[in-house]
Amino acid sequence: MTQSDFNPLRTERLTLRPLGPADAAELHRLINDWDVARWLSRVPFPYSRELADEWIESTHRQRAAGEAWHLAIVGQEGEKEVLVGCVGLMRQPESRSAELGYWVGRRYWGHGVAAEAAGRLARWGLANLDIDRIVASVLEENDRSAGVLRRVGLRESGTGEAHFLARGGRLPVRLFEGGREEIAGPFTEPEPIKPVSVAATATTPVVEGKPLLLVAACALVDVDGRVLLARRPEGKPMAGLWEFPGGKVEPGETVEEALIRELREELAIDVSAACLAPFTFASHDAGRFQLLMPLYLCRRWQGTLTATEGQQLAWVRPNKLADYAMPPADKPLVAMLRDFL
Ligand SMILES: Nc1nc2c([nH]c(=O)n2[C@H]2C[C@H](O)[C@@H](COP(=O)(O)OP(=O)(O)OP(=O)(O)O)O2)c(=O)[nH]1
Repeated sequence: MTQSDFNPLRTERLTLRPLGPADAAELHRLINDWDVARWLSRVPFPYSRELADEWIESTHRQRAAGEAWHLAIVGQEGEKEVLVGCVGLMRQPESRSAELGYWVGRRYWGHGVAAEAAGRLARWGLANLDIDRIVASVLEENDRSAGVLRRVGLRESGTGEAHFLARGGRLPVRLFEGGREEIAGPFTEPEPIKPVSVAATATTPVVEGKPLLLVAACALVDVDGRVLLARRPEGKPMAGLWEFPGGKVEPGETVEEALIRELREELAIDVSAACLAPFTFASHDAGRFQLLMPLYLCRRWQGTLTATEGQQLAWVRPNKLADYAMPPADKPLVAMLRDFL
């Protein structure tokens, strides 16, 4: 398998990309170091050169099977790209979580590389995999790694025991975990939002001192009675949660105009106002603002439905909607749709 089955993730200073056979020699040099291996549970010491080849090979299989994403952390030294360490996420499907692991070669310690790489992969995982939580564990006395996990947004949740190959036995570990909000950022908009004036009326709607955020949303229903959900992409508040297509009503727009615009922008479909049937609405206290979200039903549109922003889409049977993690405001809507459709 080639490296092209995964689009590299970038941070300010680093690239996270699949490991390739050409990384084996450097990976071996960096990890066959007692100061690195002794903190890692699944790494033997000494670490043979053949093991590096086998490990790299296995990372492709695990990724193809949707089990784990082990990536090279690549940095820049002048013009040259250098392997700095590895970072991985291993899915634990039964608990909708993934275990985060990483190591960094000794010569690259002390520059915040681990937190930068681990934070990026954790946020990617929450936005793209079927998980709601990231878990991790560190050897009891590994304060450096505990600090990395805290910087990523995980909190200490208990203690346990794990087998450490390089030490040849079970040792006490500190357990960490974090959810979408702690790791990917608060559910509310990051910046104070401008109050939305509904068609610029004389009074700016403010609910209990909070600005009102007016969002138009639509349940598109196909001929089989399935509803379209779209996944909020990495970088937006609540990344990884599934929602009804739509978006904020801009000043001067009617709710229908906003929805028609959003559906064209996000899904490349044309909908006429006559095909938008008002269904219900959500009114939700989202912390910094009060969300008011009219939800329309639409069964007719023109054009080939396309995820123009690269977002994941899913056609979902009404009785399966509850299997999708959605923003808190959507919960009552899901129940109503299930009863109605
Ligand atoms: N579209 C949509 N938004 C929802 C749903 N449930 C829910 O809480 N929201 C919230 C999330 C956001 O706070 C807000 C929508 O804002 P957004 O950021 O997606 O809107 P937008 O498309 O205008 O995005 P942008 O241009 O500002 O990036 O409404 C839903 O089912 N669909």
